[in-house]
Order: sequence, then structure tokens, then C-alpha cells
Amino acid sequence: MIATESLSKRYPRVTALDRLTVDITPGVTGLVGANGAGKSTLIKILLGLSPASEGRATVLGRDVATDGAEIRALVGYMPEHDCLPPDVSATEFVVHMARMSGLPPTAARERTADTLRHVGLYEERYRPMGGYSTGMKQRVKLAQALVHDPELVLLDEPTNGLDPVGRDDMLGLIRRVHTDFGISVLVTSHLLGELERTSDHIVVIDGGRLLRASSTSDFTQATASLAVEVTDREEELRKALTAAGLTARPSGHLLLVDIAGEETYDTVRDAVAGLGVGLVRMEQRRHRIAELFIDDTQDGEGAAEDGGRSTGPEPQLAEALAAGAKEGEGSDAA
Ligand SMILES: Nc1ncnc2c1ncn2[C@@H]1O[C@H](COP(=O)(O)OP(=O)(O)OP(=O)(O)O)[C@@H](O)[C@H]1O
Repeated sequence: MIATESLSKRYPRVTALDRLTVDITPGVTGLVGANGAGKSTLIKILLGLSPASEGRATVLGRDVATDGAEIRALVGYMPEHDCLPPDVSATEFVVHMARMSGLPPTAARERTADTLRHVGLYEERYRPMGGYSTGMKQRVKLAQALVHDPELVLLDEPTNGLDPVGRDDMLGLIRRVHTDFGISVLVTSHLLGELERTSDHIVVIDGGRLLRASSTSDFTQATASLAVEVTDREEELRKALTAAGLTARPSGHLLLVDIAGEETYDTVRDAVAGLGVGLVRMEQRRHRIAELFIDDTQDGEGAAEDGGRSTGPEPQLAEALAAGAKEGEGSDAA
């Protein structure tokens, strides 16, 4: 769907993208990075709106340097910032965007009604958008990205400004864009936790550089472990888990178990029950950030070692990972 090759974007004072090489396949891909990591810059280059300083990129097989207009006709784009005219209704606006994409008037009206219904806007769609809540505005922005039935949508921070319930609703909608309509999605966020729940693949960038690109399940296994606390006999439990094929190491009064898949939770539960001890706690924990790079690519190691740009990757990625871990705590604790 999207391929970049040593893609760089340099502004006079900052390198927004630094030799980024990544291959994005069909499905839902989450692009995670802290504020300023280069997510919006990448999207603008992919749409052919901003030229790269170096390297090349293709979207749906078209070259971003020469085929920008064609790419924009095939792709839907949801920008990060509030950009809706306050005096027109969602219906008027989305019909206009559909017409701009080349749909004839009747088809534009029909597709607008369907799309606004799909994103959950009903009677409100006839009111001026100036009076909409943030959640409603985000839905309109999503609707205008989908109205011309694109093959791919690029969604820049679609959960920005939403409360937890609004965020969950938006993430559900994004997932359904792919499952119900077969549209591939590239979605950005600074919160790793929400992208892990929504995406098939995760790409992590920091300081404009690629830190990691993998399937979400590989990513979660590589970045998370299970912290297990039992009332006693920790060493015997460690041996039982090792015998069951898991990697477990002591950490204070906890055992940290590498998550090898959903079944890891059952294996731990059965081993604890088999020993007849009490299970005090079993919760998902993130590895430390340094451990994220253990089996990383050369690029990733370089980024970790040389500190990336002026601010360095660790504090920025730490923010994303901490937010992800915090989010995961509630649902992952058993
Ligand atoms: N037009 C520009 N001129 C100069 N610097 C820019 C410009 N656009 C972006 N930058 C810088 O490039 C870096 C990457 O910005 P970018 O907007 O791509 O990050 P981001 O990951 O999308 O973060 P955010 O979610 O905060 O927008 C930042 O340091 C930003 O200040």
C-alpha cells in the first residue's frame, strides 16, 4: 500500500524525517510517535502535499513526487487539526467534499447520507458544525475522508481531544472502516495503547527515525511481559513455567514472564493452581525501553544509541509507552 525508501524531510532547524524506510501492507496500521516525531510530516509527503528532501515513497504504486493528484483522488485524508467551516452543516460539507472528489450530485448526496450514518451522525447532520462537540467534529472529518470510497485512508490523530468513551467509539469506527468496507487505514497516535488495540501492524517512529515496524502481536510480545505475584513458592513456580515452555525470571518478589500469546495467561493460571499457592497479581507490564531494541534493526539501534535529534528518543518514546502501559493496565490485569 505504502512504501518509503530512505525518506528524509529537513527544515532549516530540524530534521522531521530521517532516512525512513518502511513498507505498509493492507489492513490497519498504527503509526505511533510522540508529538513532533514526524507523523504529520510523513502523511503530507505521502499525499504529495510536501516534497521530501531525499529518498522516495509510493502510495498504491504511485510516486508521491510526481503523482500527488492521482494519489489524493484514491486516498482519503483526515487532518489532525480542526478545519471545519462553522457555518455549514455536516451534510453540506461532506456533499461538497464528495463533489470535489468527482462524484456526481445524486451519488454525492447518497454517499454522504450513508457515510454520516456510518460514523454515527443522525439529525445533527443538518445543524451548523460550529455548535458540534469535538467528537462530532472528528466524525465529520472521518466521514469526508471516506465519502468517495477510497482504497486507503490516512487518519492523523483521530482520537485527539476525545474523552475515553469518545476515543473507544472512534477506535471502533476505525476498525470497522477496514472490516466492513475493506478500506486500508494508516492511523497515527501518540498513544501506543490505543493503536495496539486497533491495528494489525504497528510502526514506531521517533525523532523522524524508524524504531520498529512489525505485526501488533509480535510488537506486544516483544514489548510486554506478565508480572506474576504469588503468596509463596516463587522458585517452584518459575521452574513449572520453564517446564511449560515459558521464559520467566525473578524480579524482587515478582516473576516476569514473557508473553508468548494469549495462552500464556492460562499456562500461568494452571501452574499456580497446580502448586496450590495463592495468586496475588497477574498483570501486563511493558519492558523497559532499552529492551525494545534487543532484536531491532540497525536503524533502531542507531536511533537508540546516538540519541536521535536534539531531544533524543527515550523521553519521547517513554511518553508513548507509558501512556500505552497505563491504558493497558485496566484491561490486562487479571
Ligand atoms: N513547516 C515546518 N517548518 C519547520 N518545522 C516543521 C514544519 N512542520 C513540522 N516541523 C517540525 O518537524 C518535526 C515533526 O513534526 P510533525 O508535525 O511531523 O510531528 P508529529 O509527529 O505529527 O507531531 P504532532 O502530533 O505534534 O503534530 C517537529 O519538530 C516540527 O516542529
